[in-house]
Amino acid sequence: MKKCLFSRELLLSRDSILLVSEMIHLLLKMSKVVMVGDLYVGKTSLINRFCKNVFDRDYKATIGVDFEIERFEILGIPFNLQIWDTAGQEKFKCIASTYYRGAQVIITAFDLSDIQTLEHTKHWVQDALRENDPENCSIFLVGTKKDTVSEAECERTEQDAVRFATEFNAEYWSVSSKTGEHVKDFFFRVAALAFEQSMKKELERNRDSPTLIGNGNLIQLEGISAEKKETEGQLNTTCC
Ligand SMILES: Nc1nc2c(ncn2[C@@H]2O[C@H](COP(=O)(O)OP(=O)(O)OP(=O)(O)O)[C@@H](O)[C@H]2O)c(=O)[nH]1
Ligand SMILES: [Mg+2]
Repeated sequence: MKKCLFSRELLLSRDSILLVSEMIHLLLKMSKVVMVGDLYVGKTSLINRFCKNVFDRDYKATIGVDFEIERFEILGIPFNLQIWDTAGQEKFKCIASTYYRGAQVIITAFDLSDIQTLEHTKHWVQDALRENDPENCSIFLVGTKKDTVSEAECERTEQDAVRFATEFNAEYWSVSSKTGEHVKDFFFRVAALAFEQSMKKELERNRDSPTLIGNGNLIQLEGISAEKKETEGQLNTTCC
């Protein structure tokens, strides 16, 4: 009978877990997304709204890290996002930061009704980039709890947010996990960008090894680029 062993039973080191995780990502066409930001800004709520379509008014602090895997189909190709939810509380930061490595996407969240949390995003991005190659990471800045601010307040804060986003080369979004506003569109955009990035990487890897042509991978990829030209930037992203 097949037996599944988990890291706890194997007593694997953190480095081995991360290495195995990176290998799984390559095999399953999976990108790692890490969500960072101050405590209480709504990171867990955003992930739960997208992955489970639920919203909880009660605050339950994330302890360390947690993750969800979300499956997508982009241009007919299965693609997965492994979304890591990290704790914003200072006392858990040390544990959470050990899971930053290997991220293709960094999402830094702030509360639209609390300008200080926007100012802290810079440090969160710096910390996350320290563990990754900035060249290979897409960054998103997300203003949360859009339902709690007036349109005028939102616009004012967004002017600062866009300035921050430009500074660390991020794409800016505002969302509400309570109402669901922009949540799906935001994660579909994350998936589309991560997909594009991973396809580019795969093409680069295969370019230098022509013997790989015919293993299925490259043939599939050539199909994608042809289709992509037709859709002209409109990635047909569907979530399963
Ligand atoms: N009104 C409103 N409340 C929200 C929204 N998103 C989150 N909240 C509330 O804000 C509080 C904090 O949300 P969490 O998602 O737990 O925050 P977090 O960033 O994961 O916090 P840590 O795990 O401690 O880092 C909870 O009480 C949520 O219900 C939103 O879009 N609108
Ligand atoms: Mg949380």
